[in-house]
Amino acid sequence: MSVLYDRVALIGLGLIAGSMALAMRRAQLAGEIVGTARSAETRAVAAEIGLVDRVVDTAAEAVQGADLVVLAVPVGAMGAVAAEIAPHLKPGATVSDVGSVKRAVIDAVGPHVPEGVHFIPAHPLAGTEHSGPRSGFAELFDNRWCLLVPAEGSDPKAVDRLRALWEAMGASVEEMDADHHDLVLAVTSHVPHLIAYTMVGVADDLRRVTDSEVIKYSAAGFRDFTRIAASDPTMWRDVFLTNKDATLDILGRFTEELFALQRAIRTGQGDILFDYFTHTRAIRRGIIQAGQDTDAPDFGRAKKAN
Ligand SMILES: NC(=O)c1ccc[n+]([C@@H]2O[C@H](COP(=O)([O-])OP(=O)(O)OC[C@H]3O[C@@H](n4cnc5c(N)ncnc54)[C@H](O)[C@@H]3O)[C@@H](O)[C@H]2O)c1
Ligand SMILES: O=C(O)C(=O)C[C@]1(C(=O)O)C=C[C@@H](O)C=C1
Repeated sequence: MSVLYDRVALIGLGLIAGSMALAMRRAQLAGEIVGTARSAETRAVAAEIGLVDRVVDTAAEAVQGADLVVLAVPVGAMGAVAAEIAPHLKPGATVSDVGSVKRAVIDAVGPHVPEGVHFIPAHPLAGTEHSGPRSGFAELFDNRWCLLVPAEGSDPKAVDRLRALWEAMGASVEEMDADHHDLVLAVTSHVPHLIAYTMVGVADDLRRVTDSEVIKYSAAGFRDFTRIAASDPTMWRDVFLTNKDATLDILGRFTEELFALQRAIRTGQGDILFDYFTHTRAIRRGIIQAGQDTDAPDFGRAKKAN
């Protein structure tokens, strides 16, 4: 692979920025990677482990001369960071982000982006429950989606270059409108996280009654819930506060379905439960047969290829 950006600035040095730095290095996509983080401790760790080529103290310093600037901080912090870097951006540079919510980031960052600088929001659909400068790994984006959310009229060359970067970091790229993105992610990521947080909270309440049995005997399904519920509290607080409308919409639909199932259980209507579970099983099998679950065993894709 060849260098796509001579200098990349990463603002925030956690899971996503760290993984980007390692993935860019793997394919030699950046001439130089400069990074900064809010806390001195994070900057010290990043420097110690050599996460980026150069760690600097401020975001203003990091973006100087950068061809690509990536905001990789919690969604609620994006606007303040954009205001800080705005006067220091190089004309012709691209500013992007990796926030889990798009409309709120566009509204917070967009007004600060000077004329002559391209703003192309992005969201890699990849992550773990870990955070901080030691949590990144080069393979995080391999075979995952990255959604780009360029505004109408964005420079196609700047968009193509960012697309090439994400593809070279291992992702498949698609473009999406911001509001649609936020609704889709509310269904596939945000509300599922809220449910996991809630379920683990419920189990913890019960644990007090049953003296640790709930956690001790938890099997695979619940363990996945506890993994998800270990995700970063700041990041997820910001996701729910900034994707409020879509989250509440999907949560409303979710509780309606839940009440319907609750009623079927209370009234002993097994056929309703059976039909519902048959339908959801068909959805899962359809996903695997379409080869869209990259974590699933290979038989789905093999079958499709035959
Ligand atoms: N973790 C995931 O699964 C995941 C996946 C895709 C996108 N994202 C998005 O990527 C972004 C970064 O997430 P992450 O998982 O890398 O987080 P992280 O906690 O690992 O890293 C966040 C970084 O932002 C810095 N930071 C925190 N608050 C700040 C503030 N107020 N001002 C300036 N800097 C601040 C931290 O010091 C840290 O360097 C978030 O917007 C998140 O929504 C996360
Ligand atoms: O696998 C996980 O730990 C994740 O939660 C990753 C996940 C997701 O919900 O899929 C979380 C938030 C993102 O913005 C993108 C990806």
